[in-house]
Amino acid sequence: MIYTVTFNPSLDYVMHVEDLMTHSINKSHKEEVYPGGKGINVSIVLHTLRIPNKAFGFVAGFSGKEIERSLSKLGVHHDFITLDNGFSRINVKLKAKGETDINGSGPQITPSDLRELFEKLNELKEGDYLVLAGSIPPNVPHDIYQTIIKELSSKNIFVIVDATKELLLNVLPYKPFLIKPNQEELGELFGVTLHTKEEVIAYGKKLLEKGAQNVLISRGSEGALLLTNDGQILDGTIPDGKLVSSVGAGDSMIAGFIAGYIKSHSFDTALKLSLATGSATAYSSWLATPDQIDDLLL
Ligand SMILES: Nc1ncnc2c1ncn2[C@@H]1O[C@H](COP(=O)(O)OP(=O)(O)O)[C@@H](O)[C@H]1O
Ligand SMILES: O=P(O)(O)OC[C@H]1O[C@](O)(COP(=O)(O)O)[C@@H](O)[C@@H]1O
Repeated sequence: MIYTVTFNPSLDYVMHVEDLMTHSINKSHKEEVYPGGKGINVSIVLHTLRIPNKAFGFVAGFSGKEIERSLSKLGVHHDFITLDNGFSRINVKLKAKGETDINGSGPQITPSDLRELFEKLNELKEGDYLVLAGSIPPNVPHDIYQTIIKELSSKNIFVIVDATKELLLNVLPYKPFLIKPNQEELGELFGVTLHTKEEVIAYGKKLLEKGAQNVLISRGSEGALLLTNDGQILDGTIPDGKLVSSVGAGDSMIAGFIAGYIKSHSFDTALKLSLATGSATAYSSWLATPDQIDDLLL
């Protein structure tokens, strides 16, 4: 079974504007609302790929209710903890000539809410996959992902982490099965800006040295590099298509990777499905559909 945890779910409010101008009133000509947050997107795309999974996390207020309602409508299995105060984020995604995101900080999670999550995580069994993905609200300790992995360490679980900065660095000594920084986030971890593939590989190797078992570095339209614990460096390119919206492309990539790996236990197959799934999302207005993924599989 696969479980995802989203500490900071969102409603993604997508607005389409011709020319985005600051210090001015912009008019949108099309609006869409989708459930979002990294673990939730992974769950939705796993569901699309017919991989059974359950989404854990925290929701609050009217937006939290809408997130739950829309996931139930899609048939995505979820078991969220409802927070007493505040409301789940509404993240604004502005589509103009480029893409501009404004992501909220999220509602307060109390120590007793956290304990509830740990109780739910007791459900995990040996051989399960656990995806810890996305940012955490400001009052949650920055070692929370690490605490979760430590708590489950006796269970032999495949842990996948998609996070930035210390939230990610803190988990590396606990040997997560997979981490997925994008190229910019990889550079940020070491205070550098990465330009070439060689530089990306060199810094990716540093994450293997720090403990990650496998490192998938997504590179937007440049595809992705996978560095594995058995010394492989796989370079994946993207299928052709036209970018519509890259929101959720990284999360889709993780779902595709897990689905591919579970079915084949081959890193090569997992990388191919992850790229097709990531790009299928980038080439559509929301997350990838099964037909779009099939069409893009090289
Ligand atoms: N402009 C794009 N064109 C085609 N595929 C894309 C594009 N942007 C993202 N993707 C696909 O989604 C994956 C993840 O994208 P990326 O932007 O690197 O991740 P994140 O969303 O985590 O920042 C890429 O490896 C690729 O497969
Ligand atoms: O948890 P974070 O890092 O604040 O990001 C949340 C945002 O990321 C998304 O999950 C999309 O992520 P990706 O584009 O990286 O796949 C949105 O649905 C959500 O608004």
